[in-house]
Amino acid sequence: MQKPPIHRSFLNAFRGVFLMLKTERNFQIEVAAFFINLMLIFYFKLSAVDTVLILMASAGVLSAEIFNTAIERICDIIQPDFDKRIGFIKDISAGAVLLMTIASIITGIIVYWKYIFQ
Ligand SMILES: Nc1ncnc2c1ncn2[C@@H]1O[C@H](COP(=O)(O)OP(=O)(O)OP(=O)(O)O)[C@@H](O)[C@H]1O
Repeated sequence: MQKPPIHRSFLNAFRGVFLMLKTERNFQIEVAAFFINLMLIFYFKLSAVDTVLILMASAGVLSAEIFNTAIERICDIIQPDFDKRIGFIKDISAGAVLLMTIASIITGIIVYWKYIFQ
């Protein structure tokens, strides 16, 4: 199969992010949190290292959510009925998002603490 041109691959990837925004409530909330973080980065004039930490933490949550949704959708296609094995796969996939979210909240507390209280 012929590979699509590079700009087409980028467009497909952006469409993927747009589809997530359109269909996934958790992703919408996480994108809102990402924009709040962008505003806080400018408001508190975060250092370059702190900015990268916050951006990486936010991007980590968004990426984990996209992979989680992809896994859920594949599960729903291959097994629409109740299946304990599907429940296990979906639970551990959601667990990855949870861990990344907890890590990013801790990162946010540690980073913003310096700017708010010092
Ligand atoms: N086919 C299934 N068989 C067994 N358990 C399932 C099945 N589908 C869903 N579950 C259980 O329900 C939970 C939620 O699954 P669902 O596909 O509804 O995800 P969701 O509510 O969209 O989750 P998220 O908030 O992470 O997007 C799963 O983590 C799993 O425990």
